[in-house]
Amino acid sequence: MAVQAGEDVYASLLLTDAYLPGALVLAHSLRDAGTKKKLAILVTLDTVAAEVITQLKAVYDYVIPVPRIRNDKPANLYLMNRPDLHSAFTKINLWKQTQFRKIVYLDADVVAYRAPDELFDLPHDFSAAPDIGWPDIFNTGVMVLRPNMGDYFAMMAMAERGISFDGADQGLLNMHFKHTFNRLSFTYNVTPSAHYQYIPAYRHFQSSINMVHFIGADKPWLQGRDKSTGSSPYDEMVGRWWAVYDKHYRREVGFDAESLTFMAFANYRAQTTAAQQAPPAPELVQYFVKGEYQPVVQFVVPVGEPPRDQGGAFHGQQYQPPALPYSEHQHQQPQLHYHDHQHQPQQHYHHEQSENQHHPHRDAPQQHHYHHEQHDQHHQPYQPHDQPHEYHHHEQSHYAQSQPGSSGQTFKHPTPIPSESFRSEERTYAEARKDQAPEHQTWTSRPPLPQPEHKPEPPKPEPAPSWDAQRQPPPPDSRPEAINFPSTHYEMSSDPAPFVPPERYPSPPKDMWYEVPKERPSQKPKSVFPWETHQPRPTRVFPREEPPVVSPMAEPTSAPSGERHASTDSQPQAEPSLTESSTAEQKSEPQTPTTPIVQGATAEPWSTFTLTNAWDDVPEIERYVDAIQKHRRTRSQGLRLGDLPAPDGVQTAWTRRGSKVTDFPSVDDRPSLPVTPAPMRRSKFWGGGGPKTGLDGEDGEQLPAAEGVPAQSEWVCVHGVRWSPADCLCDLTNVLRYYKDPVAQLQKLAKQQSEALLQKLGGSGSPGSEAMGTEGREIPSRPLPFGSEDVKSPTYVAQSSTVLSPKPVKPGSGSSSVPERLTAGIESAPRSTDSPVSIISAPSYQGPGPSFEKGEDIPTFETPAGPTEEEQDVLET
Ligand SMILES: O=c1ccn([C@@H]2O[C@H](COP(=O)(O)OP(=O)(O)O[C@H]3O[C@H](CO)[C@@H](O)[C@H](O)[C@H]3O)[C@@H](O)[C@H]2O)c(=O)[nH]1
Ligand SMILES: [Mn+2]
Repeated sequence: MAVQAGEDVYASLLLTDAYLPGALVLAHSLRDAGTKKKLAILVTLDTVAAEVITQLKAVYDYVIPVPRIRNDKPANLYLMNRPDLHSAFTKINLWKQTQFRKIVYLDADVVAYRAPDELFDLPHDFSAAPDIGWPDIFNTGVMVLRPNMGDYFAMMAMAERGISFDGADQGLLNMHFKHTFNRLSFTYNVTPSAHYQYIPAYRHFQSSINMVHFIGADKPWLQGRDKSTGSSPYDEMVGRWWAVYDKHYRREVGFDAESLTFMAFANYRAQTTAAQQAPPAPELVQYFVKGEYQPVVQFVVPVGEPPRDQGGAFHGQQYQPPALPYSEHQHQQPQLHYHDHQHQPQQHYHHEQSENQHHPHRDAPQQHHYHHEQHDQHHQPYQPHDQPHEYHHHEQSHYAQSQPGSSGQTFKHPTPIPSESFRSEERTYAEARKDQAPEHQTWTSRPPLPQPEHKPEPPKPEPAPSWDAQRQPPPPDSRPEAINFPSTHYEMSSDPAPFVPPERYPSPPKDMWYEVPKERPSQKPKSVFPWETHQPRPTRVFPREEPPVVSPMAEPTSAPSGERHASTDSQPQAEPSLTESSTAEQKSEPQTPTTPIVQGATAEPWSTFTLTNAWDDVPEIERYVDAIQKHRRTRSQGLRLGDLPAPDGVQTAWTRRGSKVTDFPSVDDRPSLPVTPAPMRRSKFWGGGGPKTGLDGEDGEQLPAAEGVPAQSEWVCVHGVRWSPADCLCDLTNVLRYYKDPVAQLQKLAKQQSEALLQKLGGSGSPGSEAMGTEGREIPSRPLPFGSEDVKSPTYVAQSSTVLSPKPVKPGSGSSSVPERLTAGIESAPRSTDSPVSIISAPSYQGPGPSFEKGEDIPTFETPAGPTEEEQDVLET
């Protein structure tokens, strides 16, 4: 039957004999449901027995040989434990069947509850239903597709490279049609499992099921009919498959009255109603169905002399089925053999019982043979798998048995394959027949075998030469351009000889380093870059000598004291980025430990800067700033214990510093943070049984306190940190932050302070003490203590360390103080010999570090507390 152009077909696929029952039941289920469409099945001739194909032809309209497409990289198949699906890529051949308009493809393990002919009316080129394993993708057991060579070539290219996430067609097709598939209702591809759980859904949608697909390795025909007899959804669906099977292939026991012989009714039917069919169809099908093939009954069927002139008749044939289904035994080749028999024509079709035939799938019957009485001279053993050239011999047999006149059946010739090449496995039956040996053609005197009316030209997938690649997309059916790229294939070495390394490898070359010249090259190296030769002359001039350091702001009365002068020369330069203006006082400011220490000569550039601001000449501003500074200093000066009594010079030196906001506040001017005082001697730690340290006096005496540092008794402990009274008052911000009642606390501290002062000074009313007293009285009336907000030292910005530095030690204080010792190591600037005292460049900090933000409520000055007395006890025991 010729294919009409643009025809619609249901198509299935048979790769192995073992799926024959599935393929047949599928076709019957569609037919029984009354489909109006034709049925086709793709077969791979190298792996499907001729007898099996004969059975297919009895039910399918078109049996279409296709080349088997194997996955040469089947590793992913093992991920789903289905190595038997190594040739599932063969499905891609569906897209090559361009003789059909649309194909509804169905796996051989599908059974139709009704004929879904409406699927052919879908406008989409590709439709499929969700897969239960991963519902975002589709299952490839039911697909509606429009054949076209574009998809075919694209997927062939993938198949050749083994591109498929599951190693089979489903992985490949989902990767190819990733975003373009039209999703079908699950009712078209219901995939039951023995563990099906969603029974309410099944009950609800049960009546709308169109087709059921038995995915997985356990097909209904491999399980046997007894496996699923329950009432679960799965059993119900498997039961539907068996219902179709039974309707068409169930082995019935009949009684032949004529011969008075019991026989399998199917065999009886085979001999009586389709006597010319060979081999007996149902039996072949039963052979592949577990529990159905039981040729234990020997029977004799008197069928009389076959009509010799029909040639296809047979007598006494014994079917030797394939030994094992491929799905279970991959490496087993089917063992279909025609045996030459020099024998008398047998009058009886008989079964010989073999000893071990109870399990048709596992126990291959050994004694059954086909007896072809007419073929005695020219039969060759048939090995359908590895000798495909022999198969036409069998075709002869099939044709003979199925041609009109012998069985009454209409011969269904296969659809010619539109293929470019004529590989043997792609040949159609007609082509195969043409190649038959002459003796085969003389084999019978039967009418000539039907030939296809015409052999259509294979479609030309090559792009039309008129294709303008610059303006048009490539023709949809064109081959991928890279399809013929040469590909290099590297084989794994199969050399079993173990690797023997050479005796020794060559030593690496020596002296492979750059030898630094011992002597400095006398000549200047040659210029490399253009700017080295064309160097422009510098236009900026820097003064060679340091001009006398005179603060333009300093008024005659506020000339820096001798100490400050001395420090100017010897102190390291402040980091230039800190502030643009620099005064003598500023230069004498203590450096932070992190500031690079710069020699005095580098002070030169600073003197060239203008040290005034534009508004310096505005008297109002000047006056205002002066007032503020004066007030502030008065307040803080009075609180410095070490400076007291403050010399007038120091006091007046601060009356005028200029109103520049970047002015660096002096030690006196800025609040200080509390520091840990000189280490307190603990009797148990420094003396006692412990080892003597260098800090210990000979007799274990406590070290003398540094001059200017308040006595230990004067320190207060705040949150585990010891504060000197001055610290408490100077750093009002911190006081505010850490006291619940800051005002009361400040008063208390001020009182302590004044008492301490009076004690030290013998009660004399110095200006400092007076100022302190004033301060103490003033504080409560202020909502926020003055100086706690607007004082911001430039060093605050420059802080890069959160480590609290020791509190500055005033000039003139004892050189044995711990802070001085600590900083002395950093102090590398040479000191002028005429400096009266060594000025310790003690840094000062306004905040915990660069991250410090005013108002930030973080504990910024917790210092690691030493071990408590109890802890110390524990440590020492
Ligand atoms: O030995 C075999 C194996 C497969 N087939 C054919 O190939 C189809 C696919 O194999 P099947 O065993 O049905 O696979 P499933 O268990 O259904 O597994 C899933 O995964 C397969 C590989 O991706 C897809 O082909 C199926 O559509 C999908 O349901 C079968 O229906 C047959 O038509 C044979 O003829 N012989
Ligand atoms: Mn399937």
